Amino acid sequence: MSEALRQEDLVKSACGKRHAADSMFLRGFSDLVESVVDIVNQRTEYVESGILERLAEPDRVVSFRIVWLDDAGEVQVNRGYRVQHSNAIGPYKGGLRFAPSVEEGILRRLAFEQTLKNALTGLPMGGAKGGADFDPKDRSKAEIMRFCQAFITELHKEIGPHRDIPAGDIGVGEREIGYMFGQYKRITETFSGVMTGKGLEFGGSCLRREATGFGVIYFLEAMLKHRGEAIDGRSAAISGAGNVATHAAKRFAQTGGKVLTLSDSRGFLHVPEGLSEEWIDQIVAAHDDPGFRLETMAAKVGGSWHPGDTPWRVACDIALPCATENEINAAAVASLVDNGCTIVVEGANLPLTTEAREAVRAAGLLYGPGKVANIGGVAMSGLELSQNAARLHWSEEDLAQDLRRIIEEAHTLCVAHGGDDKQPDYERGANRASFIRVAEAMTAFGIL
Ligand SMILES: NC(=O)C1=CN([C@@H]2O[C@H](COP(=O)(O)OP(=O)(O)OC[C@H]3O[C@@H](n4cnc5c(N)ncnc54)[C@H](OP(=O)(O)O)[C@@H]3O)[C@@H](O)[C@H]2O)C=CC1
Ligand SMILES: O=C(O)CCC(=O)C(=O)O
Repeated sequence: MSEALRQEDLVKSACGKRHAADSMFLRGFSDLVESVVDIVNQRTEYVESGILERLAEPDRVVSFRIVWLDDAGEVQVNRGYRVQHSNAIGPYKGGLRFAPSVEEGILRRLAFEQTLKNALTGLPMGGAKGGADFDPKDRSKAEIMRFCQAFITELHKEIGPHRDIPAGDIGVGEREIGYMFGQYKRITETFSGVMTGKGLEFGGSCLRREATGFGVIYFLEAMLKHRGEAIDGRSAAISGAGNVATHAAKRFAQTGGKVLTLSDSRGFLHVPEGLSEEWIDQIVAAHDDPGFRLETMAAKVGGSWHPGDTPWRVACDIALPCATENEINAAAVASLVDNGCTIVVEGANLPLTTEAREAVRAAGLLYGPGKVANIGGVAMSGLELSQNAARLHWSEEDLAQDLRRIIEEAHTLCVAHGGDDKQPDYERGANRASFIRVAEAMTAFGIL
């Protein structure tokens, strides 16, 4: 190649006009290109075979209507989606989200991120994401079951154990996966590993429930160990009170850390003395109860409730955003820094706004991006698939070791690609390592 291509040229030629209005996707794609521009310039095959152009466009976007009856017998209509981004290194894999905010744009971005994330697990999984604009909050169990069945009646045509394997995400846990798996089984008359996050009685894996949150803390531990440090005695502000947040909190407490906060969409719980593991277990157990409110825990755990507020003004050593995207803005980063926070590790997908990420970098914080820090969930999903394919059930001890190994290997990869000093650029490292893996596979297939 005579002249080096610049980041802007690469983004423009890959995305053209197609994504001009899709700022969320463009941002993620530009970040990837920024990290890999020199690699692309060195590997003419990547340019010749249009790797970036192909990665800028998901393989398939399926959108469908979901019709179901609520408890009053009224017809309800929702929209469902599945974005299958890439199956270059394995069948499409990624969660399903049920939340009113679900629309195609966010799922396109998350599916793209999932392709990169899954490549870092070292397991053969491509990337996808899906869901529906259904709000499970304040819905009865029977309504949730009917919605899940109607959703899978539409989606079953697009998924399969060698094709696309969904799992949970916001608003979708073990109970919803159970309803959807049951309906898939009924329609297709097959019993297969078509979904992960299943109950233990029908092919689920030990530790899938815990894996994302535990994995976040394993990754944090690897980052600290790389600097000769450890969690012991440090404090964390954690957002969310769902699957990822509560299991991150549990593992952080088990490792000798002090969990100062949890939160939900109504406010945050502050416990200056630290939440004990026992209380965290009670929150885990209560989370799926209809009508559970984190607020009700405040008096019991000796903490205070802060309605309409987020945890980022609490003095802490470490911030672990584990709720949802864009939950930390630049002002929140400033407040964290002012209050002594030096580390941010993402349990949620994309919890920092672009400005917040810039502020984190400018302040020199140690930063673990979700695309590698939260791989634990999908990694355990990959191990669930292996167990289903082999018709085996592995022990919790073996799986815990596998999870730890996968995360430590991903950490090592990010360090190798992100600058091997005490504070590697984990985002750059993650982007480069996953891009090479996916691009090599795509190149091997020829132009398709
Ligand atoms: N589950 C998994 O295995 C994985 C999940 N992730 C990511 O982790 C994050 C959390 O997922 P998960 O724990 O599974 O989801 P859950 O549905 O179990 O929990 C989500 C939590 O976040 C809170 N929340 C949601 N939206 C908001 C908001 N706008 N403001 C404040 N709080 C909010 C919810 O509060 P409320 O109940 O009040 O809405 C709830 O406490 C997501 O970004 C997800 O994509 C990443 C990797 C794997
Ligand atoms: O377990 C999975 O397949 C997907 C988990 C997920 O949605 C994620 O990693 O964001």
